[in-house]
Amino acid sequence: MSVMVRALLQCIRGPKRIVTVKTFYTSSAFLRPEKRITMANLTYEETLSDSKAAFLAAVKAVKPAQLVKSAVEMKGNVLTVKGHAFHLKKPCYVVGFGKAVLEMALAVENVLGQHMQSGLVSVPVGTLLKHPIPVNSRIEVLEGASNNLPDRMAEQSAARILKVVEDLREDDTLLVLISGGGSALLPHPLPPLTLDEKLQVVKQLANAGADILDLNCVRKRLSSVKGGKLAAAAQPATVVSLILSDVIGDPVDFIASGPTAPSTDAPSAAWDVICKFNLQESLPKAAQLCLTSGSATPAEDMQNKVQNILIGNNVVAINAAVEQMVSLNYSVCVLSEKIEGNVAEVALFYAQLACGISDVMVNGSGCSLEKFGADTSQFLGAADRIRNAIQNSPGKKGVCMVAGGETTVKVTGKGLGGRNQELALRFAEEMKNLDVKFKFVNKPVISLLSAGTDGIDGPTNAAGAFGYADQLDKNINHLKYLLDNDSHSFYSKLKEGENLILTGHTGTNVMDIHILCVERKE
Ligand SMILES: Nc1ncnc2c1ncn2[C@@H]1O[C@H](COP(=O)(O)OP(=O)(O)OP(=O)(O)O)[C@@H](O)[C@H]1O
Ligand SMILES: O=C(O)[C@H](O)CO
Repeated sequence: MSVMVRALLQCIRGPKRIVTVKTFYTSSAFLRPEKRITMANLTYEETLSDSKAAFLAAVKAVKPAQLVKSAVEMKGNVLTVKGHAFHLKKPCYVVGFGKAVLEMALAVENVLGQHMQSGLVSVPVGTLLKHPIPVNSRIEVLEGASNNLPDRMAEQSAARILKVVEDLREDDTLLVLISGGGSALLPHPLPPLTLDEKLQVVKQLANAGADILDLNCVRKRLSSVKGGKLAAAAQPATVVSLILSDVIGDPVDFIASGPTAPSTDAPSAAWDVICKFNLQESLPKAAQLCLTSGSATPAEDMQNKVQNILIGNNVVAINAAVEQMVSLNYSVCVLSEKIEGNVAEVALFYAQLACGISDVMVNGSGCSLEKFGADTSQFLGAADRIRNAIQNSPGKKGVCMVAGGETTVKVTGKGLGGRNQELALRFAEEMKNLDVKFKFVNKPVISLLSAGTDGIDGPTNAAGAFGYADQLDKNINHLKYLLDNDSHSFYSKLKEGENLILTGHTGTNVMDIHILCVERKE
């Protein structure tokens, strides 16, 4: 939409408010900087559309093809990955597992050309439908792990990948493509543990609210390929892993449970996790035995033969979302790329913070951002960044905060949902409570979009949802849905699913993006 048309549209919409054009459409030859126009109030439709555009920009920025292209180079027989050079004696083998590795593999094949011997990747069911591979590709695609849980198909894929890896010799190079979802797509339980028993452990932990570090600490111990054991199986070959991170802080030994990064966990760490969630008695016996004996780390020292190289993470996605919201005329700042913790607490924090921001915007910088209870000190420098954004907000649609990370949900209900949809719904509920408590006059539009960059939130077909207090409709008892962890059913029913974020599998995965918008009331 042109700047002119947009300005005109804003003039027609009501109710109106006056803002100076100065920081607005300075590029328009028709509007003098000092001229004043009337501007319509922000609507939920508009923040939804803006936030969605920012989320899509975030996903686009972490599309694997782009990341691989800028990280990998082939010159003569020298393969360079982010400045690390490898002299290939023979064409290399490529294996991969995770939600993003098909696109990664195709991009690698493009760069390597005849320097690639073969490729074998394990990807989620449905990937090929969305991303058919060229007929002349040497990449073989194996699908499995419906609903992000290890299954027989993924187990067979893991066995095939392990076979390729075990057959390698000293002069071979193995490229391992790793991305989020890799744990479920490379299940190879340590005998005598069976896949079903392993699945029980994973489900019990996830439903108890274990975060990914806890979960993968246990997974490493239950597997014969995770925790560096895949790299050990590849010895004496050279192993180069290209990693797209979906874990806070990018710890390579936890991403997809670190198949090429030897575990640094203490011997008792996995069992300690089980005890923390009080699951000692409910675990299958074989899992108990496995977790209380042996070690997480392969004995072999592989330091000189294995390189784990990060090629992308959620910071790249967050920055793209910020850029998009700036272009849509918000005053934007990054809150944190490390949002974690219980979904209910994060929802409350966002609602309290939004109210604090609105209060400072209306009543001046002397007010406390933390008036409603939000503790911003947990994110280094966040209070200053937010105050800056507020200061720069005159003439903008509002203040927007972009964050990334992953919350955890303790699933006790039987409903259908995911952490992002639940966060949006809980945020709406918390905003409603704060509304009632503090009785805002001239209530601003406040909204939160929360969505997973992989496009799939929990076992649902949505990436996430868009939450705000006014969406809570008297005709739908949202508390009942929350109690049953049924956020997906709630949002599907509400306005025919209008507030769901639907992308399908995106082919990438760098955790979740949160976009919090607070309208500026002049
Ligand atoms: N009904 C539900 N409501 C809310 N959250 C749920 C529900 N069912 C499952 N979850 C949460 O969804 C999480 C799994 O989601 P998902 O499959 O999107 O994982 P992920 O972390 O994105 O995957 P990966 O680890 O592969 O990147 C589980 O940790 C679980 O807590
Ligand atoms: O696969 C996994 O383990 C998670 O996505 C974290 O990387």
